[in-house]
Amino acid sequence: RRPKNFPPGPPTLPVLGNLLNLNLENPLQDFERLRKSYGNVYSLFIGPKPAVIINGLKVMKEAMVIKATDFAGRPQDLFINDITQRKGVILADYGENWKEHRRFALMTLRNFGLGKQSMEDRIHDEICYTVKTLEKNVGETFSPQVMFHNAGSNIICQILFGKRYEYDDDIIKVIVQCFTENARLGNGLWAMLYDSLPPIRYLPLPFKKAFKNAEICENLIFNLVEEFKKTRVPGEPRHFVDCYLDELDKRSGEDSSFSEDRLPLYSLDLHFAGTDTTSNTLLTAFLYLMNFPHVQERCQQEIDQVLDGKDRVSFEDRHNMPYVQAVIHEVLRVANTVPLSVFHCTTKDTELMEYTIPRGTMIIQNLMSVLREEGQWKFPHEFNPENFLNEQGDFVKPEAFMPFSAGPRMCLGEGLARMELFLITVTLLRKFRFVWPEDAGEPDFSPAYGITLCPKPYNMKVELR
Ligand code: HEM
Repeated sequence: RRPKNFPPGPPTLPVLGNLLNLNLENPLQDFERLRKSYGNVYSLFIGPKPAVIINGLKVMKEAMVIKATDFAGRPQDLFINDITQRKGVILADYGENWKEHRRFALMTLRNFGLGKQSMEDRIHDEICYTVKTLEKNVGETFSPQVMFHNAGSNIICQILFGKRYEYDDDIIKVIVQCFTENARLGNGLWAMLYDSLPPIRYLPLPFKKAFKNAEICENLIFNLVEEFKKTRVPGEPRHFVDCYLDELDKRSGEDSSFSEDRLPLYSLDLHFAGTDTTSNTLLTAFLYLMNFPHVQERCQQEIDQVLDGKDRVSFEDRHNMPYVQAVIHEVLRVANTVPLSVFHCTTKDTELMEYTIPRGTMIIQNLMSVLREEGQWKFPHEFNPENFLNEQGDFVKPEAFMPFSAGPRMCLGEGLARMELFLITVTLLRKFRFVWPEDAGEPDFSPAYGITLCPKPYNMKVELR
């Protein structure tokens, strides 16, 4: 039963709730369909658990920004909490523990160069390897599937572990493989069944693979941390892990949320958040750039003009490249890389629009409903960089652009992600032309569903410009 003054929704069945109203392989279209029937705030029962789905800019602002702290919690009883053992930052519940770990991550990102030249240098160092991969494939048709993940992973590795790894090193190869699998398993049919029907959790079903993957990654990072402990000089941190170990020294004897036991999963959390998102966004970018060749050419013209005589692009150049900026933002909009965020109502019963949301209710934030909201975009349902350009051709960012979410839980890696997307896209477009292979048939723009959305595997043909 829906509590009094709870948001409306479709009729429920015992035990299953509204599971039959959803395509558990990918419920995004159902969420959209239900929004049309029940409005921007509606409810569903995921098995026996009530959840409120929030949609559209107005509601999103009210929940995430105006009533920020009321909606900044995270449920702790989901499949993904069990996989990450409640030790990371992304899924940490609202409170001191999350605040301290978020603050620490932001500070460490800054100390290791975010917003400074050194971060650009690191990204450029990694781009050289992507360029080498592409050069080897000039004139060929090949799959870029792991290429962007390797690059994204190594960039975050430089912050976390102070170095880049060869692409066949387990820290890259095994971790990228496990992340890619867990991004699909962590949200979808098996995750939904795990969450809604607890008795099945003990059965040998496909979700067990996600636990195995997490264990493999945790062991790899655990061993790395052990190595760092042997070689570190306290007070002279080389990277994120050393910084955390210094912080532990500083807080020893205190009652603190920092603990060595958390470190491997906390690092993995940032590694995952920093790899799968940026890489899948880049995969989406090149899928569109190949299939909208006039957009690709216009970017290349602008890049050639602005970079004339310079040996490499810098992040500052974005201010002189309104069209490229518009294209990257349009990719972030249509890619909708992190489609659903899960929150729970933190401290008390709270009001949202005309409804009352009891404390502890699960809230699902549907970002696609904002990124494609009619009335907010010139072309909500098509790929069109004009969404970010005004009549004079200047870059403008509509308020409904929130692929990094909003409010206290918004992405803490946005700055890094933007820098990576810009530097990688511009460098590659300057040097290469990307062509949709003649035998590839019609492109499929509908993404594969998961914690992150990613394009279905595709091939690209690469030519030197
Ligand atoms: C295109 C790239 C990216 C996109 C679209 C993206 C999007 C998002 C979104 C929508 C959230 C909120 C999720 C939620 O509330 O459940 C989020 C959170 C987060 N992101 Fe990103 N992200 C990107 C890149 C990165 C990078 C490079 C990092 C690197 C450190 C990162 C680290 C995080 C972390 C740690 C959180 C959790 C923050 C918290 O709960 O306090 N993200 N991201």
